[in-house]
Amino acid sequence: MKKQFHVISTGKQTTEQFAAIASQIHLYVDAIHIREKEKTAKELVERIEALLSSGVPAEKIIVNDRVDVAVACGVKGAQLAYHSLPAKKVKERFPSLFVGCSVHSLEEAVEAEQGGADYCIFGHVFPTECKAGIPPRGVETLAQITSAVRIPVIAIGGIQPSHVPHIWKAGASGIAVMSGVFLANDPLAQVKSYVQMMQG
Ligand SMILES: Cc1nc(C(=O)O)sc1CCOP(=O)(O)O
Repeated sequence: MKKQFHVISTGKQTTEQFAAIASQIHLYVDAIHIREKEKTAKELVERIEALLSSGVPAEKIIVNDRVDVAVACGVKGAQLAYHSLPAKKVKERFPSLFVGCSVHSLEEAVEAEQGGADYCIFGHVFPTECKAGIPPRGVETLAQITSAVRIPVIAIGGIQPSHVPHIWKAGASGIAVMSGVFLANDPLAQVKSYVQMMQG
């Protein structure tokens, strides 16, 4: 299967800033995650509508945690954290919703697979501001996880284009990037650098 490229919002950009970047990059990525932990359901809907109006297809939008918002807006999926609804419950009710679980250990990855998750995101693989003070889990642990589960494992955390070959070597099915895209001076150019490395 083609390697997946997910990008994740920072939670710090305005809807206009985020939609402007998303409209430039969506053709080059497989999924755009809306991860805005401080926002209400209504604000999340507004954000999704802004993305849709700027040309991002619903099939590329994934909402972090809020299954209700994802279902109500008819977007592709939901990314579940440890505090979210369990994947099993979500898949039972909404079998066509694309469900990912954020995992941080082999046990959590196995649990995600057993719960029927479509994929998992494992991190953080490299040091990242987003998880300051917590040691990165590294590509070796990533490799252990990719060999233990059958669902696709997407790597996250501090990923730069130069890391991509190491991530593929560890058996990952994709990458998920936040600051490397949304905080870049030129997000489109940066997205193209990741894509080039992914194809390389
Ligand atoms: C949102 C997120 N989740 C992580 C995890 O380990 O579960 S790491 C992370 C942040 C990724 O941001 P960046 O690409 O800027 O390092």
